[in-house]
Amino acid sequence: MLDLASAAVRGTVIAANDEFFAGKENLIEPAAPSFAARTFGPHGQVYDGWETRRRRTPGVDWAVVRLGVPGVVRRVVVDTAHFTGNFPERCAVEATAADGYPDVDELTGWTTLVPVQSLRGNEKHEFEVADEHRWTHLRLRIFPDGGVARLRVFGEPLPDPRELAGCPVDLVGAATGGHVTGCSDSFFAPADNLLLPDTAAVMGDGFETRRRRQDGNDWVELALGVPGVPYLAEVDARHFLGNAPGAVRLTAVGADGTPGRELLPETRLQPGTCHRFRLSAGEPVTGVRLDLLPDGGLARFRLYGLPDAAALDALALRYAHALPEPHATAVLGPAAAARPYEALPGPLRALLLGDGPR
Ligand SMILES: NC(=O)NC(NC(N)=O)C(=O)[O-]
Repeated sequence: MLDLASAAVRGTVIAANDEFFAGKENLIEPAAPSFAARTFGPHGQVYDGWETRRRRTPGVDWAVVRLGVPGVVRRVVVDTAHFTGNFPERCAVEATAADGYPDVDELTGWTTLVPVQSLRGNEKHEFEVADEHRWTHLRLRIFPDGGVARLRVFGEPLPDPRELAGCPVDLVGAATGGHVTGCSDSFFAPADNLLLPDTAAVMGDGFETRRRRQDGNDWVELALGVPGVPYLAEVDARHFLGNAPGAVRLTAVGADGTPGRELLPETRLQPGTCHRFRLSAGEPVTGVRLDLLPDGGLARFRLYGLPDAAALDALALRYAHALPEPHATAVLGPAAAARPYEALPGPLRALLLGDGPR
């Protein structure tokens, strides 16, 4: 499952009531939290996390995260790694949804995802969430104060259909719900990294297999977030100089892994280079297999194309059902009252998908 809050998918911490000892941005750092004893700055011991001062008045401390990828939250992890004499006694997690880029004081309609829970020091706390709504922001509340190393918000991306209709998009990008369904080997670095939105800073940010010592070749299978007709593949081998694949091949695959049409025949790569390949046209696809010939590593993989009209209808219906109040009424207007929808009524389709090309 994707960490919807991670800075790796462009999550941000938009506000916190206090961050005296350690900055709120650390909460969503993708790397595991670190600690070096007796490293003191002007505010005290340096911690890799978010840490508030000792509270001398009643109240609780809080931080608000804007999800990089809005979606349905399945599990929240509150990690107090390295906070021992200064972890919060308890925490709670709430969520809300809004369009655009609201300030923290414009966010309303907070709903509890994780009710108040006890915390221990230097420990990862996993909280399952049973809720089917689509959220855009989370609020971590800590009682009464203290430090939290990381907040992970694992869930399923649910893209806004208004951002996809009529636009060429990366059909396999993590933000549209693209994910890895199979992989021959990920010894050095996971294949999920291929689908992250920002460019890789170093080789370790990409995907890399071990040196292959037997016949055959390494491969990764990917499910598209939104089915569609891909027309351009970007195969980014930057940072992979002595270990780029010699060539790649791209094939459509069905949901059960059955191979479909060839999108890109075996094509030579240049080490350390970002390549863009025009693909053969045809029917919409739901998944692809990328063959690395014979092995190696890639920084990123993108598959640009137009979302399929029927898939967009299905997405818009799912999206409309998942909108929590008051966001639902803000997006859908009075039509929100007609839920549950069995199919996408005409006015809603126009609202969510517009009248433009699809
Ligand atoms: N030794 C500490 O960690 N002290 C304090 N925190 C920091 N960061 O120095 C505190 O009071 O929680």
